[in-house]
Amino acid sequence: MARVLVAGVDSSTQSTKVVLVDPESGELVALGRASHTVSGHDGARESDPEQWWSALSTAFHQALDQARERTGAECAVSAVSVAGQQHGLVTLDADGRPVRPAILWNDVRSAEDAEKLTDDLGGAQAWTERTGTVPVASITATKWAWLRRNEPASASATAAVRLPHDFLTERLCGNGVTDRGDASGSGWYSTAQESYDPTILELPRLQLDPALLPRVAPHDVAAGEITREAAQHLGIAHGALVGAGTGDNMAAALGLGLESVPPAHETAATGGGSAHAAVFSLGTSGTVFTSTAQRAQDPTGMVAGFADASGGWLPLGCTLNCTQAVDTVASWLGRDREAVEEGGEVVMLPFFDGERTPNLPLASGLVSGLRHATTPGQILRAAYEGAVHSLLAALERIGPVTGTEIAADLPLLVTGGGAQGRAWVETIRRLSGRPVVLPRAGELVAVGAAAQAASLLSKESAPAVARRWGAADGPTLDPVTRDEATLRRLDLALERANPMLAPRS
Ligand SMILES: Nc1ncnc2c1ncn2[C@@H]1O[C@H](COP(=O)(O)OP(=O)(O)O)[C@@H](O)[C@H]1O
Ligand SMILES: O=C(CO)[C@@H](O)[C@H](O)COP(=O)(O)O
Repeated sequence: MARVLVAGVDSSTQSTKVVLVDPESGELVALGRASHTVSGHDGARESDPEQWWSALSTAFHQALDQARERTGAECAVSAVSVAGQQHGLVTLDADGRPVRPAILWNDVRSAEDAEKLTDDLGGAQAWTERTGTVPVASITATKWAWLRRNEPASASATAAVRLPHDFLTERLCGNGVTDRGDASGSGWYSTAQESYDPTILELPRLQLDPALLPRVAPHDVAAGEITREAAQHLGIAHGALVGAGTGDNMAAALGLGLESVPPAHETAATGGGSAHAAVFSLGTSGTVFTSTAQRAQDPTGMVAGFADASGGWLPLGCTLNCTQAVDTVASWLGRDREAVEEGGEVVMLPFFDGERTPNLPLASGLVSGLRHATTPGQILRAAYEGAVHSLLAALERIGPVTGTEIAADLPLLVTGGGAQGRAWVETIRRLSGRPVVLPRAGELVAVGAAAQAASLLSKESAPAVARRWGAADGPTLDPVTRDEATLRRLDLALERANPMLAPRS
């Protein structure tokens, strides 16, 4: 008899990962992976969505082969959900083919459009009241404004606008469906009203017909069933359920079992309750987030007031420069990424791709504190410190903008490719002074998507499925004394460098 499995997909910036999971035990039976390419320079970052579709097939076949080999049985995939990199602008023609490459979350060419859009609605506060977010250059709406201004022919040829995860979901089941989590990063979804915002869509800079957007489906029902053609593409039988999917950070929250339920004794009078844990995700982007009962509204734009994929809220800070920035510095220095050294007073603001947190889209990197005695290992360590410093600043802000208590001993769950690196983990421990948990399950985004798929079969909530699977379990590293001197140096460097990093020319 065939073994019943569920599939979770993480279509992220650098690669597609597919996990096949036993829906009962949570055993990770197989993992497939296929890389993507990102092209562009001078602020541009683009990928061909067709590449994601073929990577999905490659990774799926790899996982199925592995599952057959490991279990010695045929495997029947009964449900699949797709999580994807957030915010990317996918423009499709009437046949569902990309009009042009997708403009990714870390493409900063729309920085000027972002500023103008902010003003169009009366400022940052007006945006956060409606959407929970300030339209910084990562937000999809700014990319659509950029496209209309720079490539009007592409904009006119567009018959459907999608995010990366819902582009793939539609290829799987034929239905144009998204979810509130990923929609909340588009800039045109009102988290206050839980629907697309007509006032925003009608802004002269956007003029986007809502008929071009996917339907926002409830998170706990299927988007459809896999079509014959898609089933063939993946190598599975047709008829499997397809979940609504979500953004990659929302899926990681599902995989970690985070849910926005305020403890019974906490009421509106005490605000949004207390966070139980915060997540540090270390990939192309660095993200920090937690689950809260209150929607975040941060007019500084440092914390995005996203919705999550289980009915609550996911306040999130995101940097553009994380693992790749550190790897770049390591390769410049000709060192292994773990070869960091103590000592010295080097400060690095590794804003090589511009930056989103702080919002300096046109900035470049900056190093100070160099001496004759400075060693390459100290410079490398400064790259890690600069990347972690921005995420910690965002974490500090989550409390005030959500009315949620972020306790001094709040544990940090560290995930993403960087979580495998000792230097990353030790830098987070030293600069945060908090306990750090290293969930044993790798690929938490894909696992979260698999939990969403499994929840369609068992009718539990997806976080409840993931908790039953124990996906967040792993060793806890005790807190160490916070390295206040380094934090002060970084604060000061950022404050002094700001006027140099912010201007346009
Ligand atoms: N053993 C390791 N130690 C430190 N970093 C690692 C290790 N393995 C992978 N990485 C980092 O993980 C990153 C990829 O992480 P991932 O979460 O898959 O990224 P994304 O989701 O953006 O595609 C790479 O940029 C690489 O620097
Ligand atoms: O823009 C954000 C979050 O707002 C990024 O976190 C993207 O969702 C890309 O994620 P990775 O590919 O780096 O995992």
